[in-house]
Amino acid sequence: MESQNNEENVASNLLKAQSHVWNHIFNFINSMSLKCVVDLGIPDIIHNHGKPMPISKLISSLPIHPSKKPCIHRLMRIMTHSGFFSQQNIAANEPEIEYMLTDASRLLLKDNPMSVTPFVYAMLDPVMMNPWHQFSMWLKNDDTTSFETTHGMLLWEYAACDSKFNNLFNESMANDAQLVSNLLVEKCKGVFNEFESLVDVGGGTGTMAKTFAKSFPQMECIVFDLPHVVDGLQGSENLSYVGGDMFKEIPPTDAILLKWILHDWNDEECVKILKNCKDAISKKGKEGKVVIIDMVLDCEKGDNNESVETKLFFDMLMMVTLTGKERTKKEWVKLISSAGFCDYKITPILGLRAVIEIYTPKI
Ligand SMILES: C[S@@+](CC[C@H](N)C(=O)[O-])C[C@H]1O[C@@H](n2cnc3c(N)ncnc32)[C@H](O)[C@@H]1O
Ligand SMILES: O=c1cc(-c2ccc(O)cc2)oc2c(O)c(O)ccc12
Repeated sequence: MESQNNEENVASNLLKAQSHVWNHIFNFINSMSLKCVVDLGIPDIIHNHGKPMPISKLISSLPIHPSKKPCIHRLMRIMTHSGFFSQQNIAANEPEIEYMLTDASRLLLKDNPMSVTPFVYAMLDPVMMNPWHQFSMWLKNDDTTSFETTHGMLLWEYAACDSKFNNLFNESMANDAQLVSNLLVEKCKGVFNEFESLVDVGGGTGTMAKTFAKSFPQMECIVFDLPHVVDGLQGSENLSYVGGDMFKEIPPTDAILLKWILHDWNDEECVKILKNCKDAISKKGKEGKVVIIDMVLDCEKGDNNESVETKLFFDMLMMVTLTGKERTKKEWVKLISSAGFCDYKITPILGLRAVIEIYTPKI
């Protein structure tokens, strides 16, 4: 009897393991189904309907071949399972289902200024996907990144040569910056209140800086990024764009913002950037501050399985596309002190990301 129970346990564990492996093999189906839903504009169609949308109505609104109509029910079923839609029966005795948006699919609406749709296209484009096929090859050669193994150049060089990719990437970043800048000004006004000037280093097309310029009219805000990102962009009264290279020199300022910059780079590169930040602040002759917005791997005691997985996904993304990584609190502290900053404060208030304030030594 005992040995039969043991055998059943072994078989059951084996089948569980098989299902676990299948789910990993098929993870790409989640991404590709998401892309299909976005390609077809399904979130916008349901949103524009203004109330729960019957599947028959959804199907008739889609630009699909009549023979493919039954497929939409199956596409919506998996996307509902993965949390992008919710469903209800039209009436108790009616089998027809109607669909509603969830918080996740509202982030896919094209007109939402915080839309993640550009990221869906950027991440699932062969430009970003192909380096994953070269991942193990890269581990065996001495190229800097798998992106370089695939494309023969670094991500930022590629963006400088391919304006379609550059625009998609910058638009994706701008939408994220929209979400973060509103939250940051709302939750941490005090972080920036006292400063007369701020440089957003690697600030992209200026979404964060625009919010800061509006919220802190006394502050001169500079967006500092590579020339191909900022060329031709128009500033305003207290906002300007400067093209340059943060590894060479950063414009003089009281405060510096580094949002989603340091996780792009390895420790040595980060120390160089942080030292250049310190030099830029010291030119003003006052005490200053660098505000980093990035993930901290072990920041939240309450991190659930999904948020840990998201942080690990970003860590892998940084390894495959760039030279960077996500860092633990201990790694952040080491980086900050290696660059000669005297004190720091970590506030985990932006979902998976934290605000890390670091202070220049007293002059
Ligand atoms: C991941 S994006 C972050 C953009 C923006 N901070 C945000 O979070 O929305 C990194 C930015 O760093 C910029 N960048 C890369 N290398 C740079 C360099 N050497 N000097 C200045 N900016 C650079 C890129 O062009 C890009 O805009
Ligand atoms: O290549 C990326 C992609 C992202 C990214 C993808 C999807 C999202 O919903 C959000 C962000 O973020 C990146 C990033 O922060 C970075 O510093 C470099 C590259 C990428």
